[in-house]
Amino acid sequence: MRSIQLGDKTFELSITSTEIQKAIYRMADEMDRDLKDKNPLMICILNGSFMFAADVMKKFTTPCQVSFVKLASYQGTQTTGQVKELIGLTEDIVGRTVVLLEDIVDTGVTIDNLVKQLNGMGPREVKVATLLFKPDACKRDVTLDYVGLSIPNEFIVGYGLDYNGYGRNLPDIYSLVK
Ligand SMILES: O=P(O)(O)OC[C@H]1O[C@H](OP(=O)(O)OP(=O)(O)O)[C@H](O)[C@@H]1O
Ligand SMILES: Nc1nc2[nH]cnc2c(=O)[nH]1
Repeated sequence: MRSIQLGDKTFELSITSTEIQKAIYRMADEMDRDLKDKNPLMICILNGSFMFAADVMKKFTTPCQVSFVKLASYQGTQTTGQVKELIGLTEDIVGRTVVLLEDIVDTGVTIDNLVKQLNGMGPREVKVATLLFKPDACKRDVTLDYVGLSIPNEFIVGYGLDYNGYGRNLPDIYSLVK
């Protein structure tokens, strides 16, 4: 499908599932190399990263624990700029290597706040793995340890990313036609 309609918006194919899986293989290799013997706690940031987390975890061979937290800041296609509290973290992260699994770093506000919240809980280190990164949109000085693909500053859907809740189940990624 070259183009799709979600509600009032049209989106065109931007990144194929083959390209996504290739990037994920590379990220899992890099993470295996760095995290061996670190007993990492992998934290999937819901909702958007459910597909990325599932795919990257299937390729990651290092013994680890996987947990899920929630934190949402977007409505429609514009950021609200408001970052909500982290909910759902039940593990004690003191002294642990924590790896955040994000679908996208856009303005960087979400990940910057999350890293700060987690660093306040006494971990050994907090690393960030994001499938997608918009360098031209990022307003925060965040360290991204593993990046799948750098993309232009366009609103995208698919592979976990939504427009008003729709599009998350698409295996490919589509960008908004203006
Ligand atoms: O870098 P930023 O500009 O802060 O944007 C990135 C955040 O936006 C998306 O989440 P969203 O708030 O849309 O919630 P969702 O994961 O439930 O879709 C995405 O999953 C990131 O967490
Ligand atoms: N669906 C979607 N959510 C986002 N959250 C931050 N950036 C984006 C984006 O481009 N698309």
